[in-house]
Amino acid sequence: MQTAIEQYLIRNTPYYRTVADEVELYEAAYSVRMPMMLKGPTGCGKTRFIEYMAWKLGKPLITVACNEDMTASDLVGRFLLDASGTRWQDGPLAIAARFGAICYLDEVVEARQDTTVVIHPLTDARRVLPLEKKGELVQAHPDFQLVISYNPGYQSLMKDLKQSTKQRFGALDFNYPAHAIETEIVAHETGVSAEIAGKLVSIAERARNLKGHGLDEGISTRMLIYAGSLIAKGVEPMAACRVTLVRPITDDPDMRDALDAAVSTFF
Ligand SMILES: Nc1ncnc2c1ncn2[C@@H]1O[C@H](COP(=O)(O)OP(=O)(O)OP(=O)(O)O)[C@@H](O)[C@H]1O
Repeated sequence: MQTAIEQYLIRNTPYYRTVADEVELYEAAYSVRMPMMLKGPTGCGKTRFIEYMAWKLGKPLITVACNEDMTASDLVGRFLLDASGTRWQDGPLAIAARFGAICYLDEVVEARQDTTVVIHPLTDARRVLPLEKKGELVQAHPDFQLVISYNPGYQSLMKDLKQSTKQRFGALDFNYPAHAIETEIVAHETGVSAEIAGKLVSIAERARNLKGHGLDEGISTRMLIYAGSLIAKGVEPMAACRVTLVRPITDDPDMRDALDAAVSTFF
C-alpha cells in the first residue's frame, strides 16, 4: 500500500511565485499540523500553492473536488461488491489519514453539511477518522494534514460553512497578485513577452472593477494564462481575449461590449 500513496507525491517542482509570507506561514502551520483554509476567488493560485507546498514538504497530496452530490462515503470509503464478495475501499480522506498525505478538499462549501462534518474529528486534538460502516477508528498518521479551499464570493446564507467547521482551521487569504507579479506569472506560464502579459493583466484589472456591477466574478489569473497561451500560439490578441476572457464570463451583450472595449484599448 505504501506504493499506492507514492503516486500522490509531486515529483517535479511546481512553479509557484511567492506573493507574501504565505510559504513561511504555511510551513509553520504544517509543523503543528494545523488544518488550513485557503480563501480566495477562483483561479488565483490556491491549488498551485498547495501543490508547491506538498512538493516542498515532500508529502503526498490527495485532492478532492467537492460537489453537492458528494456523500460522506465518497470521502471516507465504502464496501464494494466483487467476485470474491464484499471488500472495503478507503475513500480519499481515509487514504490520506492512514498514510500521512495532505488532503486538499477543493471548494468544500459545495458539499452538504452532513458530508462536511466527517472532517470534524480529524481537525481537533483527536485526529481520528471513524469509518462507521466498517467499525474502524483510523488514527491519523503524524504527517496527515487537512486543507480546504473556500471562495468567500460564492457564499450565501444557504450555503456556507458552519462556524463549528470554520473555527477548526487557520486561514490564508489569496487574491489576484499585484500587477508586476501577475505579469511575471502570465509570462512564465505562457511564454508571451512581459509586454503582452502586462497588457493582459491590465485588461483583467479593468474587468475586476466591474465585479458586483454586472459581473459575478473578475477575470482570473487562470483566464489570463488561457489568453496568453493562445496568443503564444499565434492567435490574434483581440480574438484570443474574446475567446478566453470575455465570452466565458458573461452572456450580457452590454457587458460583452464593455469588456471588448477594454481589450481593444490594449490591443
Ligand atoms: N502565485 C502563483 N504562482 C504561479 N502560478 C500561479 C500563481 N497564481 C496563479 N497561478 C497560475 O494560475 C493558474 C490558476 O491557479 P489555481 O489553479 O491554483 O487556482 P485556484 O485558486 O486553485 O482556483 P479554483 O478555486 O478554481 O480551484 C495556475 O495554474 C497557475 O498557472
